[in-house]
Amino acid sequence: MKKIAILASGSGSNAEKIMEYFQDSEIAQISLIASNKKDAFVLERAKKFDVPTFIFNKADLEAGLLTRMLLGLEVDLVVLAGFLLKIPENLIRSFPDKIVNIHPALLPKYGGKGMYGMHVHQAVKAAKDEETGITIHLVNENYDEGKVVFQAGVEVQESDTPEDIAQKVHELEHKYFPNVIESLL
Ligand SMILES: Nc1nc2c(c(=O)[nH]1)N[C@@H](CN(C=O)c1ccc(C(=O)N[C@@H](CCC(=O)O)C(=O)O)cc1)CN2
Ligand SMILES: NCC(=O)N[C@@H]1O[C@H](COP(=O)([O-])[O-])[C@@H](O)[C@H]1O
Repeated sequence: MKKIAILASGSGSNAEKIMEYFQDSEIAQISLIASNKKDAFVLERAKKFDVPTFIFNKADLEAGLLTRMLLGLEVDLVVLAGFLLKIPENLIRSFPDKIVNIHPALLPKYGGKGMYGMHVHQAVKAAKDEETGITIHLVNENYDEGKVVFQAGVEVQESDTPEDIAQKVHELEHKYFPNVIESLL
C-alpha cells in the first residue's frame, strides 16, 4: 500500500477530492494532511476522513521537522494541494521526484512568487486570455519550474469574472488531480 501525504494551506477542496478518491483504494492511502495554518479548513476536511493531521510553521519546515516526520511515516509521495510556502532543499533532497504540485494556470504563464490562488485568475482576466487551465508538475527548488507531468485547458469567456475562472479551474483540478497522483505512484 503506497502512502501519500498532502500539504495544504487553505480550504482543501483538492485534498478532499484526493481523500475521496483513495478512500477505498487498495493501491494507496492518505497517511497525513499537514498544514502551516492552524485554522485551515483542510484540517476539518481531514477529520471527516479520519486522516491524521499535523500543523507546522515555516521555521519547522526549513529546519527539517516535516521532512523527518514524512520519512518516519515512510511516505511515498508528497502532494502539494494549495500549499503556499516554498518547499526547502531538505525536503526536496529527501523526496527526489516524489513531490508533486498543482498550479491553477497553464505554466509557464502565471507562475512564480506571488502567483497563487485568486492572484492567478485575476492576472488571466487582466490579460484577457481566452484560455487558462491547470498544470501538475514535480517540485524543484524554484516556484513552478519543475517537470510538467500534466496540463489541461479551459476556455475563458470575455464575461467571466476571476471568480468564474477560479470555478472552471477548480473543476479541472478536481477532475484530474487524483488520477494523475495515482499515475505517479
Ligand atoms: N520549492 C517549491 N516550493 C513550492 C512550489 C514549487 O514549485 N517549488 N510550488 C508552490 C505552490 N505555488 C504554485 O503552484 C506557489 C505557492 C505560493 C507562492 C507564493 O508566492 N507564496 C508567498 C507566500 C504566501 C503566504 O505565505 O501566504 C511567498 O513566497 O512570498 C508561489 C507559488 C508550493 N511550494
Ligand atoms: N500556486 C499555488 C496555488 O495557487 N494553488 C492553488 O490553490 C488552490 C487551492 O484550493 P483548495 O484549497 O480548495 O484545494 C487550487 O486552485 C490550487 O491550484
